[in-house]
Amino acid sequence: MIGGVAADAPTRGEPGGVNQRPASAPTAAGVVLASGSGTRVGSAVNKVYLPLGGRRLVSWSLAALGQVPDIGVLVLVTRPQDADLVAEVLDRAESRVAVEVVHGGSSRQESELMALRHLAPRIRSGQVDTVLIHDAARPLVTPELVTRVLRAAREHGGAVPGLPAEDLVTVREQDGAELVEAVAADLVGVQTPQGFASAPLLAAYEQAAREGFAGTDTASCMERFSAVPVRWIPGSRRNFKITYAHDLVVAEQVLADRH
Ligand SMILES: C[C@](O)(CO)[C@H](O)COP(=O)(O)O
Repeated sequence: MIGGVAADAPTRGEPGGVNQRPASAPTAAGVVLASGSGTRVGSAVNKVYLPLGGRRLVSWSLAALGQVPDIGVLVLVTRPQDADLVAEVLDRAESRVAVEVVHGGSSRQESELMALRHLAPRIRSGQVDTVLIHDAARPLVTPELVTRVLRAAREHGGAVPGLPAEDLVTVREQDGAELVEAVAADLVGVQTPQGFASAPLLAAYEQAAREGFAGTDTASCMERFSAVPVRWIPGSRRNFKITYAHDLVVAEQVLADRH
C-alpha cells in the first residue's frame, strides 16, 4: 500500500529554513532516488553507497544537483535500513543545499510519490515550481546536464534527457530465438534527471496511486496522467546507470579522467 512520508524519517534542512526564498522567486527541487536494492551489481550493500571516486556513489548525484543555483531544495529518498550509511553521506555532503531525507516505498513509483508528498506543501504554495527526479545510480550526471533539463522543463513543462537508440546499438525485434527485423530508428534511451512542472507532476502521481499504476520512469507516469508535453533533450553518454559491477569500473575511470 502506498503510504505517506515516514514520520520518523531523519530530516536535514527545514522547509522554510535555509531553503526559504521569497514567494515571488520559486525554486526547483531535486529528488535523488536511493531506495532501490540494486542487487545486479553483486554487492550486499545497497549499490548507491558503494565507494566511487573517494566518496559513496550517491554523494556524486547530490553534489551535482546541489551545484545548480536554481535548485533550492534537495530530497534524498532512502530505505530505513540504510540509515547509518545515509547519516555518513549527509555528514560529508558538500552540497550547498541542505538535504531532506524521506523514506521510499517498495517500488520506484511509490518512492517518487513519497518525495512528491513531502514537497506537496511547497508545490501547492508555489514555492517549488519544478521537480527534477534523478536516479542515485547515475552518479556521473553533471550540473551542466541538470541545468539543461531544468531550463527545458521550465520552458515546455516536461523534459527528459536521452540518447537516440540508433546511436547506442542496432535494435532488432526478436521472436523467441529468431531475430525478425530491425526496429525503426526513432527510439530514444532515456536517462535522468527528468524534470516536470511540479503541480501536474504531483497530481499525476496522486492519480497513479489511486489507479495502481507503476511506471518505469517519471515520464511514463506523466504521459499517462497529465497533458504536459514531455520533450527530450540530448543526454550524455557519461550519464549511464550503474547496474553491473563492470559499470563501477568504467565510472571510476571517467571520474579519474575528470581530474
Ligand atoms: C529511469 C531510468 O533511469 C531510465 O533509463 C531507468 O528506467 C531506471 O531504472 P530502475 O530500474 O528504476 O533503476
